[in-house]
Amino acid sequence: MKTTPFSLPLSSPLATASGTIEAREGVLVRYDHRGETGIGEATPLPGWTESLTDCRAALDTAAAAETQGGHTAAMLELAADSVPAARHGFATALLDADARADGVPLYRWFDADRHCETVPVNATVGDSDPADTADAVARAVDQGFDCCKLKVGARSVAADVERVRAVRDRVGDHVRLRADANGAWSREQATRAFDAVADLGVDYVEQPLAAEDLSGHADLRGGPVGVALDESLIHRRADAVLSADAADVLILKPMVLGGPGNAHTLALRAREQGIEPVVTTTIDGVVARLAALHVAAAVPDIGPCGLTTGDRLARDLAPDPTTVADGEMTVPQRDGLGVDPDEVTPDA
Ligand SMILES: O=C(O)CCC(=O)c1ccccc1C(=O)O
Ligand SMILES: [Mg+2]
Repeated sequence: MKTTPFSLPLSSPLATASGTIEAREGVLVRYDHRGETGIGEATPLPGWTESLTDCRAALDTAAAAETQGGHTAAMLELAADSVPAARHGFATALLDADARADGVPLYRWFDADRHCETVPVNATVGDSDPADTADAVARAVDQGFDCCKLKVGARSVAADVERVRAVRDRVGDHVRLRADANGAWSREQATRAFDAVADLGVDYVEQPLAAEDLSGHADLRGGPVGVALDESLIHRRADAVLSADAADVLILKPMVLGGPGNAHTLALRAREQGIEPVVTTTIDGVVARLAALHVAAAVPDIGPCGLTTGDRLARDLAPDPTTVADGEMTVPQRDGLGVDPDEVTPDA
């Protein structure tokens, strides 16, 4: 296992209720397995995953274990609840090599019967005043997006409702809207917000309440605005979330869940319970974005996913093989993730 640190500044930072994301630092993982070189990415986001220090330490421990006991020993050092980003890095490299060895794109390694050319995607719009928010959504619609996610919760409920109304007034009824409060609201604020946007066509709000408040989220369900849980899945709380009847939608971030395989499994479990999975990233480099894209591509009839954050990065780990048009992202059909190991340049 070879690990290389990297740092990716964002050219357009994302303002959210829990702070602005300005840069992403992580570790690129290379692993030779079954005659192929697999690539993985560990990009921790403190608050969501372990710290960068803990991520690097876990990968060092896993690399040492690997020299003795191979990939099984390495995986045993990488617990999804404590070092999910490190586990994601190694697990992705292993999956990339496996899919290459089997001669299939990664999504078909998850489901050999599937063929998927594109995955629907949403545009992601950060916090800003009503006019700028409406401008950003209008630009996305001009680019062909028909689903847009707005960050909310960084200002008062009344101010956020004004933003949503400004967007709806600007782009008309045909654009699907979602909001993401990143856990910023009290129960009282969330109830007010849900009532106020009920006639503005908001499909769902991500994480209106704190991560732990599953019963509060359950109580918010049942109206025209759905409840999506994201932060509630941190630290492997999927079982609690699924049994609490607290969500219409689950937001699945492979980096937070300990790898693409865990995210895929949880997507299928959610579906079985009538909960819609949506795959997104923590604003990652191209390797992890591709891993998330393949997870989404492996799930039949998946709705728009939050995968179009690549253009926020000032530089990337490798050329991005995907294109986005008419709200759909192309899925690479090459073996594995679709990134050429020779073209990966972490440029730390
Ligand atoms: O889902 C999207 O559209 C983009 C990803 C996103 O919003 C995000 C990015 C980094 C960290 C947290 C989140 C989030 O969904 O809360
Ligand atoms: Mg979210």
